[in-house]
Amino acid sequence: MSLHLDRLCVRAPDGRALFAPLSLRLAPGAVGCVMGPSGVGKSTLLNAVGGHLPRTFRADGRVLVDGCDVMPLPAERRRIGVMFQQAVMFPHLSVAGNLAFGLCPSVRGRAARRRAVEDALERAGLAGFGPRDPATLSGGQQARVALLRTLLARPRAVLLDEPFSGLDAERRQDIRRFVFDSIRTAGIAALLVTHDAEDAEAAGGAVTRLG
Ligand SMILES: Nc1ncnc2c1ncn2[C@@H]1O[C@H](COP(=O)(O)OP(=O)(O)OP(=O)(O)O)[C@@H](O)[C@H]1O
Repeated sequence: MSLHLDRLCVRAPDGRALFAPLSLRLAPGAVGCVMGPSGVGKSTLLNAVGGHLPRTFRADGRVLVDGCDVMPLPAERRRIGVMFQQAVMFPHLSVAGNLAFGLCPSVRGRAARRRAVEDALERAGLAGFGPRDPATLSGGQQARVALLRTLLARPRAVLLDEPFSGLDAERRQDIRRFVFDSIRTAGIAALLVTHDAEDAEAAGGAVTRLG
């Protein structure tokens, strides 16, 4: 599925535009990057795409997913997944429970849902991790689980808000490859906010600079 931002612009509560109207096109499986100094509006841009802007902000322009403008839709109907720097997981659920929570409702039946979760863990090199408490996972393992949970919801596009910044250099490279390969395989477009030039190079898509 493609992602197309058409003259997207966000206004802060005081009415000032955070950045000039922004247009970009991402093909299915492509990862585009957004870079720029702190406070310029990178996370706010992702929030505008996902439909998570604070109510005091205003977004203008269009966000087209596979040619369909999702701007009039609330976040829950846009079906755009998000992965943040901090892998947020429910502490009262196992790793498998966390993944099952995000699983698309169209996967029906207990056995099918269990299989979908187990297959995803295996693809991520985490076979057998299902019963574990999420707090016992390393940062890299948590990042993998966070991406799996995002993808199991079968999103139509993915927003990545500095998802690699908490990882050390070696792990960062592995996780980055896993994330980008998974997105390519899923055939969805992704928008990555990063401060890291190596992330941008590895993403391989167009780089948009704000500010
Ligand atoms: N809820 C809010 N209410 C008012 N202003 C906000 C709110 N959230 C963010 N801002 C302001 O909007 C601007 C853009 O913030 P944003 O977090 O998008 O920047 P950023 O480029 O992602 O920064 P960083 O790289 O530091 O994460 C900043 O000036 C920030 O202070």
